[in-house]
Amino acid sequence: MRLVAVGRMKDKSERALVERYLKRLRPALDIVELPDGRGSPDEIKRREAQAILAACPAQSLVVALDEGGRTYSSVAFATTMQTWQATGRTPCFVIGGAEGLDASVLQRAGATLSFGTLTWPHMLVRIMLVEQIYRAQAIAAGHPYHRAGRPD
Ligand SMILES: C[S@@+](CC[C@H](N)C(=O)[O-])C[C@H]1O[C@@H](n2cnc3c(N)ncnc32)[C@H](O)[C@@H]1O
Repeated sequence: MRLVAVGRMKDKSERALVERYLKRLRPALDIVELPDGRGSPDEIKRREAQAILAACPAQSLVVALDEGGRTYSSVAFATTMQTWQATGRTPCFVIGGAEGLDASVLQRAGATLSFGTLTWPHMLVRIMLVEQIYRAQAIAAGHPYHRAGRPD
C-alpha cells in the first residue's frame, strides 16, 4: 500500500504520531511525500496533480482523501479494505496540499474517503488516515484495539 501526500511533515510530534501507527501496519504503508507546488492556486493544483498521479503505481486503486468523498464507519472501512486486498486492488491513498486536490486526481480515483465535511489540515489527515488503516487491520484481526461499545 502507498500513501502519496503533498507537503513535508517537519513537525516532530506529528511525525511521531504517524510513526506510532505506521510501524504496526501489516501490510506496510509506504509514504511518498511531494513538495508543495508553486504558482497560482490553479497552477499549484495542476502541478501537484501531475506529481501525485506519477507517484501512484499504474495498477493501484487510487483512493482520494476528499471532504466531499465517501464516509465510512471504521468497521465498514475495515470490510472495504479487506475486499480491496482480496481482489488484488492495492490502495494508493492520496492527500492534497493546502489548495486541495485537482479535478484530474478525483477523476483518476477509483474510490474516495472523507473524514466528514469539515476541512482538516493535510498533516492531521495523514495522522488520522494511518490510525484508521491500523484500526481497520485491528478490526480484521479481531484485535481488541477497536472497541465497538456504542449503544444501539
Ligand atoms: C487543507 S485540505 C485542502 C482544502 C481545500 N480547500 C479543498 O477544497 O480540498 C488538504 C487536503 O486534506 C485532505 N482533507 C481535508 N479535509 C478532509 C476531510 N474532511 N476528509 C478527507 N480528506 C480531507 C484532502 O486530501 C485535501 O486535499
